[in-house]
Amino acid sequence: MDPSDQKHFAVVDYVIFAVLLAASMGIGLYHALSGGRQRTTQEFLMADRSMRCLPVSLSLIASFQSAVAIIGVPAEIYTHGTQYWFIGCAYILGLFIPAHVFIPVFYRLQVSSAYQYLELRFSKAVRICGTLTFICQMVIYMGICVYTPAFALNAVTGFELWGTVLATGLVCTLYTTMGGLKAVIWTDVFQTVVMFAGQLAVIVVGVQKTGGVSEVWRKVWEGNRISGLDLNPDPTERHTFWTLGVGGIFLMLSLYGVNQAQVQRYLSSRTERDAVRSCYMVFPSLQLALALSCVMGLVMFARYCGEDHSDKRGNSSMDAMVIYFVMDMLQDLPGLPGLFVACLFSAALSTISSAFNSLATVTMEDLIKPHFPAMTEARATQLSKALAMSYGLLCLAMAYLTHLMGDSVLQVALKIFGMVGGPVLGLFSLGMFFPWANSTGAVAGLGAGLAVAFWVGIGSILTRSNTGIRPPVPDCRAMLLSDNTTAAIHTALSNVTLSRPSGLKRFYSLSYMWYSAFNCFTVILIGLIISFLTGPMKEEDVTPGTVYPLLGKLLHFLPERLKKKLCCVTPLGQTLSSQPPQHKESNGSAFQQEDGPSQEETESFLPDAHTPFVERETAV
Ligand SMILES: O=C(O)CCCC[C@@H]1SC[C@@H]2NC(=O)N[C@@H]21
Ligand code: NA
Repeated sequence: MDPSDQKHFAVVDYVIFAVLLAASMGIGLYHALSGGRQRTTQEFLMADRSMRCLPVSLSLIASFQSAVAIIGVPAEIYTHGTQYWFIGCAYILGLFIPAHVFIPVFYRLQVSSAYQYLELRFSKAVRICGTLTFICQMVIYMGICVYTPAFALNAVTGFELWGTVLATGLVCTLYTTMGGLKAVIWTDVFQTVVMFAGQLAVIVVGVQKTGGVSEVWRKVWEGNRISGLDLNPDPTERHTFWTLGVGGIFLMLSLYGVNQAQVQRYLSSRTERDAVRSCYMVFPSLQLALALSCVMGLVMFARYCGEDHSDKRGNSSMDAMVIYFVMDMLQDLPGLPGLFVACLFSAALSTISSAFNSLATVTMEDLIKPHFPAMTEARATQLSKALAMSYGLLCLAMAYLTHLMGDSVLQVALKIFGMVGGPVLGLFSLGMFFPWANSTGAVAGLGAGLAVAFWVGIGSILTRSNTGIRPPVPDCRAMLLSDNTTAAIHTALSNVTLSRPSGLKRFYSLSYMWYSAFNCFTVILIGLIISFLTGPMKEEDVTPGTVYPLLGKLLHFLPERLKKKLCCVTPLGQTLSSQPPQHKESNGSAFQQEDGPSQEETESFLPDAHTPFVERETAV
């Protein structure tokens, strides 16, 4: 990067970035000094279960929409076209299933950590395995989220790299530690608005500077960046409708169905109905977030027509190219570069704070409290804060590790979710949909799933076999050549038949968008086999409320007798007593639930629920 090309910030830009950090700190301080002043874990980790739909839904988005998406998606669209946009199709089932399957199960068990479910359904050992897997996933993911914005900015603007990482990490650790889940949710709301505003600003200015909408559309269309519906069934094809629209469903389920960061938000809702509604409200906002980042990639393509700007962005990846584009657009509009930097760090902060808080929650609830039942609330809250702080420092260390990972941050993040989130989704699915599964099967299944996941994931990195062959990127000059020359170029390129990988190499070239589904099924398959080999569980052995009658619903046409034999008809009941179902040896912290769903609501989505729902006295 020659110095003349480096983009610089005006004072007002730094001021806007500072205002973002200060505002986030302010919200954290407010929640540290108001309400119950974060004196109990019920408030610090669960926001007193008092949250309403809107803040919860915006916080759900913010948790897994970080700078990785803000930078990585435009880079993806610029390089490979709009195929990635089809992941939006996965949001339909990817949110409907969590709303009607996972939320009811978690909410009625009144757990505060998703992994408490694993102890109620299986055993303490399974709960600990699930918790440790989640911790690994979120620590690595946090590293990527802290590193991405700082690295990209540094590559283009000389913005001080490690100073930014430190500032972001510390501010985030402070307001998360002081204000608990309430602060995290309300800063997420503020940061999500900043995130959308920043992206919108870049799009509006970018379109205007590239000659208006029609001009942008013409260049994008001629640059064949508008991908059609690619129905190629080949699972090694990196991005097709199937890998994104179907494989993406399992990715969404691993995040919005069973990931502690999201489950904690569902459980912080006032009622189950609020939790379900907040899940529904995620859909339009997530589609908007996806559209904004895809359109940003298209505008960037129209601006540079795919020309290779490696001279401008140095040897850094295409991700840094996005920052170059933004600075190129906003350079002469003081304040807007600062707004975009604020947008980038809002995306990062809202994800990291969710990760900190959920990590502190599971460490407390799943790893510490069960061994120290006599611990006082004050002590437990202090320890939770210390944990949030230590995870913050660990995250800075992970940021450095990201320095050594692959090129596209979006791809790295999606791979991590597939490799680690997929097996965890399989573990919960094994428990919820297969009553016969037992603890041995669950542990064996998770182990096998993780082993296969890392085998494929690391194999693909070592053999670089699924980075996706970059399509020919026609630059503007090619478009200006006479038609036959351009046609000749395309014919020559399309004739290049890529060597079809075979055997193990083909296994390694499985699209990373299939990792979540593939690993989920591996866990379920191995889990069931081991369960049947070691003596399957019977319906009556299973803790009530931990199995969802999926098979009963899918096989509803079967006669009742046969369904009973298949032991898959007991409906997901409302816990009749105000206490959650107590597992034999578990000492899950039981919280008083103010008011569960009313009778007609519950039956609305569980038509075959036979359990009489006791009309719950709304706690005064
Ligand atoms: O942005 C990130 O930090 C991670 C990349 C996106 C993660 C997945 S992709 C499908 C869903 N939509 C989002 O906005 N995030 C998740
Ligand atoms: Na975020």
